[in-house]
Amino acid sequence: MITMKDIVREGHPALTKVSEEVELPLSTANKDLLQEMIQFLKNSQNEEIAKKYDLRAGVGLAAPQLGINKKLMAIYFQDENGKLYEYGLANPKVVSHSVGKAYLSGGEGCLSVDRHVEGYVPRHARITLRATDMDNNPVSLRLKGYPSIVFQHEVDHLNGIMFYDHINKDNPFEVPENARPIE
Ligand SMILES: Cc1nc(NNC(=O)[C@H](CC2CCCC2)CN(O)CO)c(F)c(N2CCN3CCOC[C@@H]3C2)n1
Ligand code: NI
Repeated sequence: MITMKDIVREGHPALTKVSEEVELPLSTANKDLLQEMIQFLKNSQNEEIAKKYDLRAGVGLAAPQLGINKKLMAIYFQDENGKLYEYGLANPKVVSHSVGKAYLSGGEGCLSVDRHVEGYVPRHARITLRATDMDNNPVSLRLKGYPSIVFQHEVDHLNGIMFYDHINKDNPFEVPENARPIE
């Protein structure tokens, strides 16, 4: 099972590399890896298991955070309406996005960053993301609000981008032009 010792921390070269696309159809190894990544997220959100294995809670995880520079990412959370987002995705790509921006009002963190970095992380408010799922089916997701932010954080990891790269150095809490806060 994946635990925190498997997650590389800032300074590790895997986090700032552009990862490679994976061959399709997904190999058994890559399918198993996506499954393990989803299981880590489920474990991290289970109070007992998280306590037992000292897991930090996560709603998304990208393969580079395991030192694996492949375009693989896992998502697991429920949105405010209780809709479940459970995905293991290969070669995700933001194919279109809104002009408008959005940001989490509480800022962002990262399982690969062992420090608090304050400030708003401006992202596209709405995106259309294309990828291949664990069953080798093409997926096209239109995302907004909290889900849109989570997916963008993970896709960034596959391109070697950390959340703090988006924070305004001079004024971390500057609200970007036509951006909306997401609670
Ligand atoms: C927002 C949030 N970020 C948590 N952690 N950070 C992460 O997931 C990092 C990725 C997120 C950081 C900002 C956007 C994406 C991991 N990253 O580094 C991967 O690249 C949470 F854990 C969390 N939630 C809310 C839902 N809750 C359900 C019940 O269980 C606890 C869980 C806590 N919300
Ligand atoms: Ni992260």
